[in-house]
Amino acid sequence: MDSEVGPLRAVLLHRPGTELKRLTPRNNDQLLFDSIPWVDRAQDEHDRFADVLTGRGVEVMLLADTLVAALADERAHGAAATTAVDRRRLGEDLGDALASHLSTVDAKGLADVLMGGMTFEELPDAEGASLVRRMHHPHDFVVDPLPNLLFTRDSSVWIGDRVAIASLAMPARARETALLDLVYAYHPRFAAAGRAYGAHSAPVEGGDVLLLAPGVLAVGVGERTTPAGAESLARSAFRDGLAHTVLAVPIAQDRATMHLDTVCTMVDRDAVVMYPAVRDTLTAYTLRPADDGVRVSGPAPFLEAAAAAMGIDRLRVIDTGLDPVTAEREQWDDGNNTLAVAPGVVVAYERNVETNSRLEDAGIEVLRISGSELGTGRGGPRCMSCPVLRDAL
Ligand SMILES: NC(=O)NCCC[C@H](N)C(=O)O
Repeated sequence: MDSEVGPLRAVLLHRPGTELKRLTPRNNDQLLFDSIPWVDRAQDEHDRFADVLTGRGVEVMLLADTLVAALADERAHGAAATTAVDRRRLGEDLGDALASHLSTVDAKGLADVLMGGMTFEELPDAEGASLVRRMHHPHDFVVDPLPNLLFTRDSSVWIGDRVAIASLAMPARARETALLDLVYAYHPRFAAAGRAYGAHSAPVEGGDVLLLAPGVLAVGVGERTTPAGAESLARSAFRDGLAHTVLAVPIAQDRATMHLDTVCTMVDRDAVVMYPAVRDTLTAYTLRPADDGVRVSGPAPFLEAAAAAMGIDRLRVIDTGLDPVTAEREQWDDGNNTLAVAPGVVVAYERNVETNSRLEDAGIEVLRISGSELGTGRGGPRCMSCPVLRDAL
């Protein structure tokens, strides 16, 4: 994978399931959702999203299927059960009881628990009458649900022929990494895939990583990806020959701009859709390989640094929205968060009417999907997709 826009061939999506049914007004903030989605409708919207991709010749792989296939391997099954047991919270007795219960569950059942979580009342009665169990409310979680699995973009990212497992910053998402790790280690489809970024722990989230052009990465640094994460990813990409330039792009540490792809995504080889409020202020540090590791220059205006790194005169910019208020509304509703299926062809939420018509005025084909329920987690088509294979640009 050497770009954001090369013809998309295969993508990893997650059809939302039980984990969304766990959201309540008491836990939605902590679980990083802005309201309580209507789950059946979210599934319908997601099915249409998958249909649009399939209709364009893209192979859609669903995370639940890949996880079940990976868990068919005994080693994966054992490791998965271990990652689900939080002994710090459950204590030794209940931790042992949960581990022994999970070891008896089949691959499908284990995948359901790993993704959808498990409450105390769902843990079979025979398993542990510990103090912890007695004192917890039956609706408390023995295994936390992972509602943000929907955003497959963030948990892993392909650069060249390698996959980088992200190191997710928010506690509510940290365990997603373990599931993706198992999928890439044990699903036969990925047996030959090399790893990028390795076992680094400095936070890097896929929503912050943009493949601007072959050999050129932009990495947002803000609420999620840290400076150390960006530097570490750059070192790893240089060492593996996956990039010659990495742009580290500071973004505001706000929920509205949690990842770089909430303010800017590529829609063509030389064009981005971008939130106008950051257009003139976004900057970038340029990182290049050096004998002693990494050489840093800048900061310089992002659009100039990007064009220079990409070897083009300038990057075309299509603005979100119309006036500042519409732009702010449509940025919040993921107007910038488009998924390219080919150069100049993107999937976008239909609700961002002004941004979509601007894209079309600029010659971009827009494949509209509804996302009123999917968007309650604050993510659009790019956030909800992890491209696994694209044709080279
Ligand atoms: N790339 C993205 O911007 N992903 C959206 C992630 C939304 C999720 N609720 C989160 O807060 O992490």
